[in-house]
Amino acid sequence: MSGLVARGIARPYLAGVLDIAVAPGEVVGLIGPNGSGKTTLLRALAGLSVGEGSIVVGDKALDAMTSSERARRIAYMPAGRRVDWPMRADDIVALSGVDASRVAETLARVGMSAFAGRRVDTLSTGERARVLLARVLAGRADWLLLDEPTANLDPGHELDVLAMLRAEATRGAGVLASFHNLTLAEAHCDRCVLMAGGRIVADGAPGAVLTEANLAAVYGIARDGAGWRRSAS
Ligand SMILES: Nc1ncnc2c1ncn2[C@@H]1O[C@H](COP(=O)(O)OP(=O)(O)OP(=O)(O)O)[C@@H](O)[C@H]1O
Repeated sequence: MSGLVARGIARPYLAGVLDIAVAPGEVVGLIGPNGSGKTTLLRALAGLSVGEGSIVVGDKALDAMTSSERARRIAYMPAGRRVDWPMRADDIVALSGVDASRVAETLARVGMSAFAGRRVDTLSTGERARVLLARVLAGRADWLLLDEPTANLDPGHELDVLAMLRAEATRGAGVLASFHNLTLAEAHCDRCVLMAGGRIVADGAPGAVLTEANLAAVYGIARDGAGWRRSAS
């Protein structure tokens, strides 16, 4: 399986055309301020929007795949935690098309076994986030496109999710996930792609992307011994 390679991607709310590639076995952090285009890019890569550019997944163009083939090869997790149907947690995970034993195994993986029979509308936001993550992980897709998979989670569960993403990469999946927690992205991603104003402004090793100059220019922040602070304007 070669990479997920997108070239010349143009969509409303992205500026110019974007190129991005994710290799199997890689965890790539998609970072950038609110409104910088992360969700728009993830949706484009998942085939959820139409526009210019080519997206090749392994050896096949995304637009040449049937919807079931896409779903098998690419798992997409939106940032929203809202679930409109009052379904049980295990039924939500089963929507991924896996059997009951895989549902149970994946709920255990995200620490939600005890909640399998609970209606998702009665779960806390972080609990619901873990069920929605289980739904995405259950199918063992080749590519995981995850919009803020650690949002709403406490620090322990944030680390658990990063470990799960690493495990997915170790089994050969390619992972592209957006994050606002730069400390986590830096520590746990092989590569970071930094967006600003609908463009990719840096793509490389975390240390090469999260530079003082990029942090100041894109986020208006700086790092010191106490953590993050607003940089001088
Ligand atoms: N349907 C729409 N109508 C108008 N503007 C839109 C629409 N969809 C997206 N945008 C704009 O496109 C830009 C990129 O949005 P996007 O959701 O991709 O950002 P993001 O980087 O994921 O942000 P966040 O970190 O806040 O989730 C934003 O300025 C947003 O307001």
